[in-house]
Amino acid sequence: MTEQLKQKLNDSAVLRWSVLALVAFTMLCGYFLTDVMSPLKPMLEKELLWDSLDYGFFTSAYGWFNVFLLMLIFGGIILDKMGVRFTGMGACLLMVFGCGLKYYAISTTFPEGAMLFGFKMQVTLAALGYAIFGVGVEIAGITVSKIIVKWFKGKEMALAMGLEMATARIGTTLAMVLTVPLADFFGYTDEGGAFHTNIPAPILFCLVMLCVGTIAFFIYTFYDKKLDASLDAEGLEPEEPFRMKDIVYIITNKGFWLIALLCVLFYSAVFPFIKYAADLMVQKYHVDPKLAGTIPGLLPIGAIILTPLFGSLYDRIGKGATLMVIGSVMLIFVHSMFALPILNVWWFATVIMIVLGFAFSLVPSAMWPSVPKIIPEKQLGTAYALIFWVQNWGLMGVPLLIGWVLNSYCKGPVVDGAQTYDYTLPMTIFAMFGVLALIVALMLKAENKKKGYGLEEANIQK
Ligand SMILES: C[C@H](NC(=O)[C@@H](N)CCCCN)C(=O)O
Repeated sequence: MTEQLKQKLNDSAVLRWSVLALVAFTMLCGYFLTDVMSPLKPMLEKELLWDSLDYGFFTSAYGWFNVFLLMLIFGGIILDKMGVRFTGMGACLLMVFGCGLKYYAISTTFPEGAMLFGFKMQVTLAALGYAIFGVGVEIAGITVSKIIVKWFKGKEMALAMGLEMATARIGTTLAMVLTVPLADFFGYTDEGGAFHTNIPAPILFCLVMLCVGTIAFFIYTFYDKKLDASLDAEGLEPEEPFRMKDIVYIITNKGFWLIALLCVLFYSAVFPFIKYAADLMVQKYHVDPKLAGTIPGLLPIGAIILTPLFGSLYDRIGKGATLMVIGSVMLIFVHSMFALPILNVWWFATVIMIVLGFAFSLVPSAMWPSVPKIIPEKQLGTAYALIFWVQNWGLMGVPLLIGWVLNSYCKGPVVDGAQTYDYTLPMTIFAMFGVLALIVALMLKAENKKKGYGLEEANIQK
């Protein structure tokens, strides 16, 4: 072994933060595509003649293969067995392929009345592409979580996870803020003088970004190889082998289930909400559709600043379970404010969205770094995969539920050729998820006290 390999590679701060930048950038590209369609909902209805149910069906596709074909669980097992390099590259390629299919569907004009599986051909194909992409981005997510534990355990782990999430949220912000301007910029005016937005343009942009993200991950794999070599040189096994019976250990752990439940309930009230937030701004707060993504865009912007801050707080002071309780209380407050028929003005929506940004930072910055305190490292890939799997039921089911509720119970009059909706019922549903999340967060705090997981303790080992 060469002299310089004698020190573990992750002891170098420059190197560990640099590799974090590489994999976080890959996630940024994935999150961009995840939410790129959200600000386009009114345009999809106007230009491509989708309705809220089509949109809900398409959005729910994200979780289809993850949930029903257990792709996430297989992904976690593959991750623990084959390692981060193989799994991460596979996930990136799935994201690129899924995005390509979605682009093809949205940019193609299918014959009128063409149907597939009972839905419009275009909607179904776009949904299939999104479902494949969903497998890729979720497996990339668990891979990156494991990479962070590998490089940062015993160091600034929560801060690193917070920064990774913050970077990924830049992708969500770009989706909210850039999508409509991009679609408008490449739009055209027809012979009748009517202007049409170019809906495929932002998706093509995402496809290019995803290719760059894949290259970033490919570069990371070289550093990962070097880290393994340096762990070897230290006489440490790079990653302990995974056995199938480890799954039993995970699923019989009450703390694990409480985290998984909190995850599905909390995120069901956030990610699916983002899919409808731009439309909510138009329908309830009368924001110009061209600017509708701007206010929801504040949500990830807030999280970009706050998630690393709270992560660093958790690293130094602890109080992880308490942070999750506070975040859940804020979630209930926010969605209740959106549901109540008060102050239907843009500035109020803005203030409430900023409060949601706090909640959206508090819970993730404490929840994800808490998993390694409950589950041993060699089972982490599978544990994160199982948590994501439970979460995907919500990411899949809730957008569909909201789309169906809007279509069935919330339709108002058609104004200027556009369907209007009353969002009181959907927002009440989101608030109820917050109430359930709070109950589970309190149970987790109690379980932590009983079992001594150390969720209230600092992560940095002195
Ligand atoms: C880290 C965490 N990631 C997830 O929850 C993913 N399963 C979902 C990714 C959805 C992307 N809009 C997070 O982003 O907080």
